[in-house]
This record gives sequence, structure tokens and C-alpha cells, in this order.
Amino acid sequence: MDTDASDDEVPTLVQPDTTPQLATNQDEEIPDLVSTSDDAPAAKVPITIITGYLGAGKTTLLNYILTEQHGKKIAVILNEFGDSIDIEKQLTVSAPTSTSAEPVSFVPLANGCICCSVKDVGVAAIENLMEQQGGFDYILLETTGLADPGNIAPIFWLDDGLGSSIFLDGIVTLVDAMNVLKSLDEGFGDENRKDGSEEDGHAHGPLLTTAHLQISHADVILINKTDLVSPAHLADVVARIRAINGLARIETTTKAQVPQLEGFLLDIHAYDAVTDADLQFAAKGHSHLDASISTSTLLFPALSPPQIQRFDIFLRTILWDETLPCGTPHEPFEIHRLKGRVPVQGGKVLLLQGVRNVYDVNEVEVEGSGGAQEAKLVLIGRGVGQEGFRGSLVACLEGVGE
Ligand SMILES: Nc1nc2c(ncn2[C@@H]2O[C@H](COP(=O)(O)OP(=O)(O)OP(=O)(O)O)[C@@H](O)[C@H]2O)c(=O)[nH]1
Repeated sequence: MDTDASDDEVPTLVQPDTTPQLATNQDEEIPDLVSTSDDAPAAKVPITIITGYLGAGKTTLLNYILTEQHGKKIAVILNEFGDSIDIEKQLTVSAPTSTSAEPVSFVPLANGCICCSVKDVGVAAIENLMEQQGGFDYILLETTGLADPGNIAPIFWLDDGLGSSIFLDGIVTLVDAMNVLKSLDEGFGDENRKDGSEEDGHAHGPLLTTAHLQISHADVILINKTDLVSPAHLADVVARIRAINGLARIETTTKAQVPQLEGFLLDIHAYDAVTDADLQFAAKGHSHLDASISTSTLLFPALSPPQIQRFDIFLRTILWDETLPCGTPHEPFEIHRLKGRVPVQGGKVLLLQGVRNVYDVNEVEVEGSGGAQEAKLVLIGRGVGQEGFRGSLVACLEGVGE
């Protein structure tokens, strides 16, 4: 379906005070964000989502973090479905499980940290947990091995914008160096696998497995169990994962021992301002190393002020309608993650963040950015490498269809 985006109400792209604005495709009105520099943002507690396929090393990482000297009181929240029973056992705790309606038992861990197990990973449920216990400065939410982080991340990101006391810091995905290629190729036993079939029954692409989803949404990827593979195999794994996600920081680890916690795994602010460094790994163009999903980078000139609104129409059409606007034919696609830095003639820069169909445009003044600069938009998803994206963007920016 081609979309006549001009029929829809165009959301305000940026607010004059540069307060971030989150946009969704839901009908409810999103209240203006009220956070200003006077609102003591330090009071918000960061939450890091830890995800990874079965046996990749999530519990090993948790144990590593909890025993390191980080000076934080961490609340570990285990999503209790599926494999989390094993996790509880390995963490040598026996946290009783609960729904959000019942009191939750917290189990003390090392370094003054606590652990609990929940079914409901909604923001209100986690805020309630924090109120019960209080005094924590970090939350680690461990999902089950089969979770799609793309379903969880927007909940926390949106509610952060709506005045929540927690904010999404980042998504960390562990992969098993020995098995990940097999998981990506086969998706065997994978409940979340998608075969690209559409309602018309035609197959439109290769398998998109849980491993793909966990890698494509990640801000940090730990390729763990490196002791079990050869250097050549590890190089293949790194290349395949980089081709899927050209934005994430990738580290190879044994026993999930990362060289640094602060600023690498914790407190990474992956959903805040986008810097040039954030986009450095996303090479120009699109890699064919993985047929299911890839990272694609669009480079284009700085926008003129009238093009800002046209650019927003392009963004919301690709994210909300999963179509290419301005009359561009295309194959089916879906976007999991989006980041960009888009200079506007005159010195401002638009910083873009998106996860699934939620996106955020933040306009900032950048010193010395008055000259002509290249804009960079990075997309991670299925079908994002098709040539139509460039043509559609160019047509939209030229005002085709207005
Ligand atoms: N050889 C090797 N074994 C590891 C490494 N990291 C973790 N393991 C082992 O792999 C097994 C699975 O690790 P876990 O940390 O339980 O993995 P998980 O992702 O929590 O597993 P599930 O709960 O089943 O999803 C455990 O026996 C770990 O001791 C590593 O780097 N090398």
C-alpha cells in the first residue's frame, strides 16, 4: 500500500526547547515531555535489558557484574518464563515468583544487590517493585532466552518520556560463539521464528530467528564462549553479527568477562544523544552476509529548513506504515532499530533514535556545524538494503507528491 502521508496529521517534529519528543503510531495523545534541566534527571534509575539465546551466558554475565566492584546497588529482575528457573538456580537464590498484583520477595545478593522474579515486565510493575525496596541505583532486567527485546524496549523508552522513574539505558545481547551461526541459519526449535510469509501465503524472505531479533536490537553484543572456537570461526561470527547490526558495540568474551562495565555495559545511555562515534561502525551501504536482516546506511546532504517536515513524513511512513512513501515501489520490510544524525542548513542537527515503530527526533545546536555536512541515517531490519529507500528519501525531500 502506498501511503498518502499528507492526509495524516503531521506531528511536531521538534520542540523549540530541544526537549526530546517520542512519537508512536498509537492513537492516544502523547503528553508533552516536561523534563528540563531543573528536573533532576539523576533521580531516574537506569535499566539495562540483558538478552541472549539459551545457554549463551546471561547468568554468567549477571554473576560477573554482581561480584565486580562497581559501587552500585543493583536490582536484578528475572523474567520468570522459560529458562529463568535455571537462572534462579545458578544464581543460588530461590526467589518466589509473583505477578505484579502480589507482593514480590527480594533475595539478597552480593554487594547489597537484590534479586526478584516477575512475570510482568511492564514499567508500572517494576516501579512498584522499586518502591517496595527503594534505594537502588541500577536495574538489570534479564529476559528469557526466547524473548524478543524489540517488544520490551519500547515500553521502557516510551514511559521514560512520559515521566517514569526509570529509563532505558541499553540492551545487551549475549551470543554463544560456537552455536550462533547455526541458530541464525536454522532457527531450529525457535518459537519466534518468522519465515517471511505474508498473508497471501507467498514467502518474502529467509528466516528471521530469535537470534536475529536479539542481535538486531542490541546496543552491546557480547560474543561469549570464545574459548570454544577457533580464531577463524570467531572472525566469521564477528563478521556475520556486524553485518546484521552495524550500530552495536561488539566485544568477544570468555565467561562473559567484559573488560569494562561502566560506560561499556552499564550507563551507556544508548537512547540519548546520537554521536558520530555511535554511527562509526555502520559502513556505507549494506552487507549481504546475512540474507535475513542487515544494517543499511543512507547518506544525504544537510536538509534545508522546509525539508525537515518532509523528512519526518519519510520517517513515520517507513516506521509506522512499513511502506516507502512518495510513490516508491518496494519489497516488504521491517525496521528494528534506527539512528541518525541529520544536519540542517544553518547550524542545527537532528538526532534520531528509533526502535520498532517508536522514534524520537531531538534538535540540537552544534558548534561550528554551519557548513555543508553529510547526513547519516542508519537502519537495521529486514529488507532495509533495498535500493528503493534511497529513491524514496530523495523523492520525499524534493517534495514529490505535495
Ligand atoms: N566454555 C565456556 N563455558 C561458558 C562460558 N560462559 C558460560 N559458560 C557456561 O555455559 C553454560 C551456560 O551459561 P549460562 O550463563 O547459564 O547461560 P544462560 O544464557 O544464562 O543460559 P539459559 O539460562 O539456559 O538461557 C554454563 O555452564 C556456563 O558455565 C564461556 O565463555 N566458555
